[in-house]
Amino acid sequence: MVGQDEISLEELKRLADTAGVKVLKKLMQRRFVINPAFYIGKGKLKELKHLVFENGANLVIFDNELTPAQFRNLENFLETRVVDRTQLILDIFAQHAHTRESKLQVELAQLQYLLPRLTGKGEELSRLGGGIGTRGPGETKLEIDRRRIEKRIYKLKQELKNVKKNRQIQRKSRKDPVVALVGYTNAGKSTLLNTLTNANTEVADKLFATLDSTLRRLTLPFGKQIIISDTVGFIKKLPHQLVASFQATLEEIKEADILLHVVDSSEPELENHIKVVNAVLKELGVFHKEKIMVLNKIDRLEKGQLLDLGIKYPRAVPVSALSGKCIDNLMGKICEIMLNEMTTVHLKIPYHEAGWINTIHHQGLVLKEKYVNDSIIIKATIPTELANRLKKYTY
Ligand SMILES: Nc1nc2c(ncn2[C@@H]2O[C@H](COP(=O)(O)OP(=O)(O)OP(=O)(O)O)[C@@H](O)[C@H]2O)c(=O)[nH]1
Ligand SMILES: [Mg+2]
Repeated sequence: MVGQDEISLEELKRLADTAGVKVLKKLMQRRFVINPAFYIGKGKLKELKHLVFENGANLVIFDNELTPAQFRNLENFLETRVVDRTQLILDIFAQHAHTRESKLQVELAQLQYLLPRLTGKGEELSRLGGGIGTRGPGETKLEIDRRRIEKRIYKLKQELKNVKKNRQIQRKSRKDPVVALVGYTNAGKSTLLNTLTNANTEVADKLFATLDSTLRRLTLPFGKQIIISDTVGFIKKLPHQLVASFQATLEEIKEADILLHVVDSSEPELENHIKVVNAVLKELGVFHKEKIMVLNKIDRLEKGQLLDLGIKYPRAVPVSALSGKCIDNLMGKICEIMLNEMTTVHLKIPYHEAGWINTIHHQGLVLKEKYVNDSIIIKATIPTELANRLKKYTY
């Protein structure tokens, strides 16, 4: 049986591939006690040095976080650059950050990773020269001393606060319900968005292809408009600086009415991936939201595997975002939830209260509308909460 460490190391390899690093060799050590100076034991260290030399490697990536002293000692001994998993993920984020917002968020995450690791003289920053684990967000050069970093962090937080405020304003003017796609990186969220809405968001067989949230409108079969949002994926051992820095992006998830939890059903690690996603949703305080689990990539499964998954996750909706198979079932499930929270009403609204008509059009589905002498008579399916507020106009 493959252990969790091997799986984690395999994922690290995928992260390295995504970052454009060619992996030459993998090495693993099981130790109960961490060597404070080098993380790994002396014998393993010699083996590693030999591997580096033999293969002409110029980078060593550790799957765990390292202390500044461990970095220094390892680099001196191995005579090559050393980065850890968090730095690698931050590097991929820096490569994939295209908008101003995600660039700000990545820079904030990088600086927050760095700050507690400064040893005082700023020598750790000599590591920031470009290349894996050290890539700046592109827009601004990373600053050189602690005070300047602290100032920059403050400024980035201010700028992100403005971004967040703007988003909130935009969100308020958006009346349609929002369905947010969430899930492990590479589960197929962007593919599903494209299939549901005929959009062309970037899809790639690499980790963290999507960093920014994308919003697309979708008209449900019964006429109601909703918004689907696609955003950054999650991963095991997600550096918590990243979750904290990506608050503005993750707001979309917090504000959503329904979450579509997209799972790669062909992934042997699917159970663990589901656990990781649920843990992040809890951290974001959105676990309680209405959720639909989408078992994606069923085109890759044998019939028996699909049946087993159906037994394990009876409420989940199996689909293939790529081929479009069973997408109608998913659409049906979304409609069902939307309609459950809606009520059909027959109202008579006086002209001087006509503002409500706009709200009804925005939030509901108008079935009949008639203008009479002093009022508007309207029959519509609207959110139950709105129906309660309009009770006094019942016709
Ligand atoms: N076979 C198969 N492949 C799929 C399906 N859905 C997505 N993929 C592939 O899975 C890979 C990842 O898809 P994306 O849509 O980019 O995944 P994502 O969840 O948005 O990933 P990140 O943005 O990186 O978090 C791509 O190579 C897709 O073509 C599916 O239903 N079947
Ligand atoms: Mg994506």
